[in-house]
Amino acid sequence: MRMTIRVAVIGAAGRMGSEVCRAVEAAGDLELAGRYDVGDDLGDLAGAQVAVDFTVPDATLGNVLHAVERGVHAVVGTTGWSDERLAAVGDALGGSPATGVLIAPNFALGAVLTMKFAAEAARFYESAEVVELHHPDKVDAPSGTAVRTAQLMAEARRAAGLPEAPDATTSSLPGARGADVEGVPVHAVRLRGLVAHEEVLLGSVGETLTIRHDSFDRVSFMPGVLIGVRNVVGHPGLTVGLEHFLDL
Ligand SMILES: NC(=O)C1=CN([C@@H]2O[C@H](COP(=O)(O)OP(=O)(O)OC[C@H]3O[C@@H](n4cnc5c(N)ncnc54)[C@H](O)[C@@H]3O)[C@@H](O)[C@H]2O)C=CC1
Ligand SMILES: O=C(O)C1=N[C@H](C(=O)O)C[C@H](O)C1
Repeated sequence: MRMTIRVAVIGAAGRMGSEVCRAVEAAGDLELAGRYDVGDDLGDLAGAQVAVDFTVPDATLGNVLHAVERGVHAVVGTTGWSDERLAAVGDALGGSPATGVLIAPNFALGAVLTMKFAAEAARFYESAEVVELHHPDKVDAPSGTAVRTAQLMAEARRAAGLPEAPDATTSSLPGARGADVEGVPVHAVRLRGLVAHEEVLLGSVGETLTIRHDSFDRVSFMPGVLIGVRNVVGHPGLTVGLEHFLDL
């Protein structure tokens, strides 16, 4: 029989945090130990074994370090992670080697698969671009998922020795060709009515391939978050990306 895992949620009043609280409460093998939001003292995180963080890029590193210093595992969905910030988590884990931290730009299983398929396909096409589409209350652009997708595609293109994608543009309005993520243009749409969507566009002479994922509801992220919570306790150290807990 599986032991009950005690979970604290940071950012609990937010769109994702409140959904995570409901998912944890509904899971028979998990117990919601504490809910924290802006201004709350995290203290001992209510004695939780795992802290789940869905807050804001400026707060998430501090929250993760707070957890790691107390030996509390962390599952993090907040975006905005740089190599320097990831290194700071790695350093902290050096002082707490039994603790695990999972940081994932997207917990929707279809989004994880989209990243994998995009990386797989990227080397076969001359042109590659990413379009992400989100609700207008999102504070960061482009999305963490789109940045990660573009990085994986760029890595695959480099490894295959592909040249820069063709683009004859010599005159444009600022932003018209999107953000340049390692040579892959990433375009961000903000539209009321949307939740979280991504399109990967690949093209060669005479054909295109489109890979699209849609999260129509934030419940779509919950199976992945719960997989993270259940697995992070057995995976000490830093794991970036849910794919590592999915045998992908
Ligand atoms: N990895 C994934 O699958 C997903 C990641 N996200 C990311 O999660 C983050 C949160 O997204 P939403 O829930 O939509 O935002 P939100 O704005 O609805 O919620 C954020 C919550 O964090 C709280 N907060 C801010 N600073 C805090 C602090 N220092 N301590 C504790 N709480 C604090 C806010 O008061 C708010 O309640 C964003 O970075 C978003 O991109 C969102 C959806 C899925
Ligand atoms: O803010 C959101 O909503 C989302 N954020 C994540 C991201 O930036 O990639 C994941 C998903 O796209 C939803």
